[in-house]
Amino acid sequence: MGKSSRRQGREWRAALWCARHPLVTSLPVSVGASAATFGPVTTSAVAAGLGVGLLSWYRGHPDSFDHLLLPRLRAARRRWWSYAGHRWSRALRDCDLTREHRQTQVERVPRILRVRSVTPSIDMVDVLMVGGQTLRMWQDQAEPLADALRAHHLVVLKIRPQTVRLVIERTDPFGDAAPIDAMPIAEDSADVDLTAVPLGETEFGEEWTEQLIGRHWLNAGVTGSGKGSLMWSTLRGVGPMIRDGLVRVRMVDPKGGMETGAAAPLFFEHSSCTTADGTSDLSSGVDVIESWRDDMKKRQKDLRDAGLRKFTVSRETPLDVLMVDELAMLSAYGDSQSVKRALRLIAEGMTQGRAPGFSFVAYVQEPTKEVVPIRDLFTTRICLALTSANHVNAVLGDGMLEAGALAHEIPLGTHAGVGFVKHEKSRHPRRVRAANQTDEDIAELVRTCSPEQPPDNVVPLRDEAVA
Ligand SMILES: Nc1ncnc2c1ncn2[C@@H]1O[C@H](COP(=O)(O)OP(=O)(O)OP(=O)(O)O)[C@@H](O)[C@H]1O
Repeated sequence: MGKSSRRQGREWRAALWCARHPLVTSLPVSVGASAATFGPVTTSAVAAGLGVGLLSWYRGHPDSFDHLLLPRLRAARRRWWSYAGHRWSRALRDCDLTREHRQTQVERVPRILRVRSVTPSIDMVDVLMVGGQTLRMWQDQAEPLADALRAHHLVVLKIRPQTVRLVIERTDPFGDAAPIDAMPIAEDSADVDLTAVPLGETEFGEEWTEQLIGRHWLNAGVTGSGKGSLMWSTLRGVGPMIRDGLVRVRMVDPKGGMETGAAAPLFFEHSSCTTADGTSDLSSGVDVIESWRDDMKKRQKDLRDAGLRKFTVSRETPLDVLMVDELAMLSAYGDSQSVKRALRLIAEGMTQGRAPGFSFVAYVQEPTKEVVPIRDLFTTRICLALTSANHVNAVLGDGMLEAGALAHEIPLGTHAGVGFVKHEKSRHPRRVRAANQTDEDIAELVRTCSPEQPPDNVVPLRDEAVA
């Protein structure tokens, strides 16, 4: 069948548009039908009741409203205000992303399939490309398109054949903001909540907290992205519990202890993975991991003997946290014997450690599959600036880049500590910034929160920790 040079009739185009947007079409139809059937007074009363109901929900239960309804309302508003009609077609035309139909000479504007807006600053707009367009064409126009849509930043990803997703960063919530100061250290252990350790702020300006008890964290970011602020914020958040022997931290620092060495008194065990003469000795770090695993095995047995399924935090049964600063050395780049041993012990601790109170927190610069073969075992994933888009999903999980986690676009320097976090059960990444930790903040932590003496029930600090 040959192609006609006539355009499809208006009524057909209108009908197709209505079929594609059933919600928008059905609203006026339902209101009209209700007014005709039940009268305008009843219809207005129902509409007013609905409005009051929504207002009560908005005011009465902000958590559920903001989580369930607000993103949908925001997406609808953006769909029909920011990405609709002439505004949309003009933006695409200015960026040379519309095409002219060869026979009819009618302009073909790529059609929006879906708009999602899970956070106020990031929208995901799925667009059906017109024939002849490629991903590259859209990617080449990303910058002018961001300007045309008055967005801060825009990234184009292909999600299906002929369909691209525009991840539109409308604003940069941390752009001009000053670094976040370290939170004050809690007065005493009763003020520490292990299910909500403060780390910084969310993009909404709210406190950003993470659960440490019963969780394993993966913290990834290139050098200079601010992983240090994440580590010290975590330790600061649980400081009083460390002092009181309710949290024990084992620190393995294969980078030679440059950063963590000064805080050695804070740790139950500390290994800089070096010998006394400064040569690298990964096996001493693996020994610390082994002692963490052994303690877990012992706690499991004690709980079993006592007929308990879960531990309760106490001086006798503290939360045992193993931190590894630069996991890559122990998971990929070290000598094969140490790597094999470390991975086996860590995997054992991670798979069995939740119930008896053993958490693993790892920091890594290059989060590839080879470097983090155990990444599926992490339940909380935090991703600061990365160099490659491919690494984003490797840290946060499949689909997170497409869901707006543009960690590879975070500028270094001005945005140190900015990143995305993803929890086990959540489908969306959240944008966050860790609190900055100065040398004085770290010194204060060590001064005020180092355990004065090891609790009687635990093995003494290793040589390195007291050296
Ligand atoms: N949350 C933050 N807010 C503001 N500035 C920060 C923050 N975190 C770190 N910085 C600054 O960024 C720089 C690099 O930080 P940091 O050393 O923590 O990076 P890193 O990711 O640990 O790097 P490496 O892997 O090389 O140790 C430091 O100068 C620090 O002062």
